[in-house]
Amino acid sequence: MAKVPDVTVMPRRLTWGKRLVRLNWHLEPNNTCFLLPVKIALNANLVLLPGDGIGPEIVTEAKRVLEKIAASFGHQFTFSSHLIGGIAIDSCGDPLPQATVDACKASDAVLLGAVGGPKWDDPSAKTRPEAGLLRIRKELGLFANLRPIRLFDELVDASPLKREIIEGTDILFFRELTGGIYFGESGRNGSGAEETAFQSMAYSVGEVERIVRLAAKAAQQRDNRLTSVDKANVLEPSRLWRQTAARVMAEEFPDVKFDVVLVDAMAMHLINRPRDFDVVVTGNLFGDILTDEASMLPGSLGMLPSASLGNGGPGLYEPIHGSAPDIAGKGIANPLATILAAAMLLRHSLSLTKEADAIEAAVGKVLADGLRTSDLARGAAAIGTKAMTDAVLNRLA
Ligand SMILES: NC(=O)C1=CN([C@@H]2O[C@H](COP(=O)(O)OP(=O)(O)OC[C@H]3O[C@@H](n4cnc5c(N)ncnc54)[C@H](O)[C@@H]3O)[C@@H](O)[C@H]2O)C=CC1
Ligand SMILES: CC(C)CC(=O)C(=O)O
Ligand SMILES: [Mg+2]
Repeated sequence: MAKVPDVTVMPRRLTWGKRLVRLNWHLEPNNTCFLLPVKIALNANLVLLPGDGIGPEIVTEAKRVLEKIAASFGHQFTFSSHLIGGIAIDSCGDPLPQATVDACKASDAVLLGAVGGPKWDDPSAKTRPEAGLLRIRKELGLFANLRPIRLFDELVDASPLKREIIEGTDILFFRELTGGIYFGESGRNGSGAEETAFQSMAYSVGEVERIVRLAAKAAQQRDNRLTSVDKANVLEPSRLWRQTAARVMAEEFPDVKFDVVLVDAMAMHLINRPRDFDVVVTGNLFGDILTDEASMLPGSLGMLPSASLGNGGPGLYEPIHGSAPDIAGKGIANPLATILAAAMLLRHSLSLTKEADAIEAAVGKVLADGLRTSDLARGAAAIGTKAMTDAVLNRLA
């Protein structure tokens, strides 16, 4: 028998799992009376990991948007902030304290700013802020990093690329996130001119299969096209990647149009013919680099959100950009990537589609009204981080 979530009846309220159902009395013409659900609300425990540089500035703004959504739609979101990255190294010598891991694991979803900065860049330091981010992805089993490259119509002219090349671009990247070279064995040997550093790249068949399956399923919901990107002409792990991807696609997704592209050529095609791609699946390193490149299609790194998902636990949501130390503390960072990441959190972790749509629509309206942070202004008048968020809040339905 299907498992039914616990249902607790309360006066005019009912909780069903994490959902809170508000009820109103309904009176029939024959005077029978019953309770009718009028609104489904949600209790969610959200962890914020502001991190370093502009991280705290943009997470503060995205939290304001989530608070407004909670108030408008009748949800209850509980927020708790935890340490990650450089600030965590300064506080306790560890870029990912155990308390942060525990809080993330107990949460419904995690919203992260960014980590890193020049203060922690010493190559001989024992640890780095970025190690904290890699570890939390691994701890939560977040093997799939979804990076949508969505072009807001209003921003087509903000891109350094020509309108006729980019108009209509809509790509969804699936970047493998817990394997590959970022997690390979590394070290140094020897000294002086003989000193050698190494970092190995490995992928297993299972790691490739699970990300390719997810990407193929996403393609079936979109334009039914999947491109796998690798460097199979040189790298052994890429040859295994290509072989596995081709087999999974032939055996399980014969209806999806599938092709493979070498990563160096893909870097060029993205700029030359971005409209030709629907869903792209690739490894950790290639996905990291190609999506920063792809951020120039919508015009700024400050516009691209991402969702990191695993097998059912809490998802982690973050902008794709880093901690932008060059603009940290100036109040000018673009908060929209993080606000759009909050929309992805609502959609993917809390199944709050209407709420996610409302945020994305409000961002579209702000851009349509000509408001731009300095990364998008291209010399025209720009507004700051807080003013941009105020504008989104004012346009939230
Ligand atoms: N997910 C994360 O936490 C990531 C962290 N990093 C770390 O961030 C630090 C800085 O790295 P960078 O190479 O400078 O990359 P970055 O992504 O922080 O910045 C690159 C350029 O884009 C601009 N930019 C980025 N986000 C912006 C925003 N929201 N609004 C306006 N402009 C924005 C920056 O000002 C800078 O000019 C490094 O320590 C790096 O390791 C880098 C990438 C991802
Ligand atoms: C560990 C991160 C700093 C790697 C990165 O640049 C990213 O995930 O976008
Ligand atoms: Mg990156």
